[in-house]
Amino acid sequence: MATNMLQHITAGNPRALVKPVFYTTIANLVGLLPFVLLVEAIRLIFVPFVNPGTLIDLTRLWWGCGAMGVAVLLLFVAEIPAYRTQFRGASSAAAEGRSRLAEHLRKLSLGFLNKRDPGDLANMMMGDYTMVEHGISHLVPQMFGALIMPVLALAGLSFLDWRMAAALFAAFPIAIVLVLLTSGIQRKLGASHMRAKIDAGNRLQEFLHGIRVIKAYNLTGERFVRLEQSFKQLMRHSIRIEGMLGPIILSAIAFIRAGLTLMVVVGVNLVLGGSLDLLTFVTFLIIGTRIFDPMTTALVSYAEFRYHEQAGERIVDLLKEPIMPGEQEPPNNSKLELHQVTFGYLEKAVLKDVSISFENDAFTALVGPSGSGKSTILRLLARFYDPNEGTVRMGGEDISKMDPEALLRKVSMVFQDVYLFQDTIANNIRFGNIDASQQMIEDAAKQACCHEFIIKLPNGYDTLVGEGGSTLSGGEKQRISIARAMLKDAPIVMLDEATASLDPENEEEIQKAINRLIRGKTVIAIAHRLKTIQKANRIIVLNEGQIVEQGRHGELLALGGLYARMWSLQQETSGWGISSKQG
Ligand SMILES: Nc1ncnc2c1ncn2[C@@H]1O[C@H](COP(=O)(O)OP(=O)(O)OP(=O)(O)O)[C@@H](O)[C@H]1O
Repeated sequence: MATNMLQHITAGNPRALVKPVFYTTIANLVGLLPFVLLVEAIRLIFVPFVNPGTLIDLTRLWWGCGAMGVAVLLLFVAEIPAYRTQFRGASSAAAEGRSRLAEHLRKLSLGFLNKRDPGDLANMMMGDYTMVEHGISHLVPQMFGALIMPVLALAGLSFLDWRMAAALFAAFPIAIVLVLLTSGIQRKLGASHMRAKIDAGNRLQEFLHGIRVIKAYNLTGERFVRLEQSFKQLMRHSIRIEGMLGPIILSAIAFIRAGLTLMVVVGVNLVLGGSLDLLTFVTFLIIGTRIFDPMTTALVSYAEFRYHEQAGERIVDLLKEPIMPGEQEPPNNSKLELHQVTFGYLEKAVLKDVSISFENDAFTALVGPSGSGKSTILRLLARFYDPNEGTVRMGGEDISKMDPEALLRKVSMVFQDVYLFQDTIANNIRFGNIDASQQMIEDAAKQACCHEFIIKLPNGYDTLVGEGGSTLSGGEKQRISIARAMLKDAPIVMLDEATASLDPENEEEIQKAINRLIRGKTVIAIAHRLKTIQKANRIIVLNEGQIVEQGRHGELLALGGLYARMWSLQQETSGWGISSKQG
């Protein structure tokens, strides 16, 4: 159980505790020296009062004072590595842990990630790791350190007088049992507090992401109320957790104090009865009052520890989530196939027993009504998901046995919804090939028809792009993503409605860029506007997750089926426009 607790509080990296705990323990042991010397000094001063006629041993007292000075210096020296390892160790463990978690998230299937709230994951990455950091830097070393003094004091004092030692520590086990017994309540409260925190984080993220829609539709009141409610809920949980834990900790502290009182009562009785000398009684009084603080610290740290442990446990659980399996390198032949594939994101099947083979170096287009499963096919081919039934194959081999990252190296994707990172334009293009030189980046940009607009920007290729590419137009972002794909130069290109929703000028530029990108590649393209795929080698028509027609443009028109209907509908609507003339 203790191993589990240490695993959790460190988010699966208990080795991060070794140095902080070791050096803090050393510092705490050195910290006992001035205290021991103080006890000795007081005993020396009290000798004439206990044994009338004897003098204070001044030489010993002066030596003691000198030793105390040295001990204070030693303590300072011992605290330096303790301090350094606590903070450095915790910060680097959190930084490494965050990277490890990010790497793990990247390797998880999209199916798993879709089920998790992005706010929950963001909170885990930042908030939970901050708690883990605090656990490593403060809570665990503090708890260990704080326990040293009472444990050593118990051993030393029992040697001096076991009756007094028993009285002093009698209530300590009760305090510990109280804290341990209530740890179940602490866990429950901690979990609901955590949920409220995640919910507030999600609401805040939703509010910030949707701020344009909120302004445009004047939803300020309604959305703000949701946000406000989640903050209030969090406040209620915070008050509840403090309200419940406070009395428990205070009661535990009261028990420790009671031990001190009991010791005084027992001591007075023993002194009056003549079975305890005054010097020993004074020693107990000094030590008794000094160990009260560390014992309290250890208890408070433990209660806090239990709360922070839950944050680490959430991370450990997520790290246990299995990543997409597969280690095989993809074959040289990159011909893709869906073989009797059935797939659904949830229970309902989105693709039903679909078989398609995508010929090498051919242009295959996927068309069909909205929701017919076109994008799902691309996601399965890129192995964002594995099918429920059937296989997806590359070069005749099952891709579920292949390393997902190696597989993706063979694929360039251009989506309609382009995401650019908050970085320079050059670096955004460089994602296609991180080793690319500036010249290669510019060549790719020229090919993708975006060099001209980039050099007109204030800092050219070094211009920073806002998060998600918010400082660029849709067409500009699209061309940058094509330059990225160009630089990657993968044998398979997947296009998802790359030219939809663009103005004619942008569309022409992008079409030009795409034509260069797909030259000599295996292309799989989704298109809503059928005129862009008239020259495709094969057009697959999907409806409700099944292939209903396939062939070349002319063949499909001749069939007079779904494709022909979609075509004539688009021919009719292509002349539509918004007119300002009234009936
Ligand atoms: N992540 C998801 N979770 C659950 N259902 C999903 C998810 N993505 C898509 N779907 C559902 O799967 C079905 C097929 O979606 P898909 O995106 O493949 O269709 P599409 O043909 O590409 O549609 P469109 O042309 O509108 O983009 C739809 O009913 C959609 O609601």
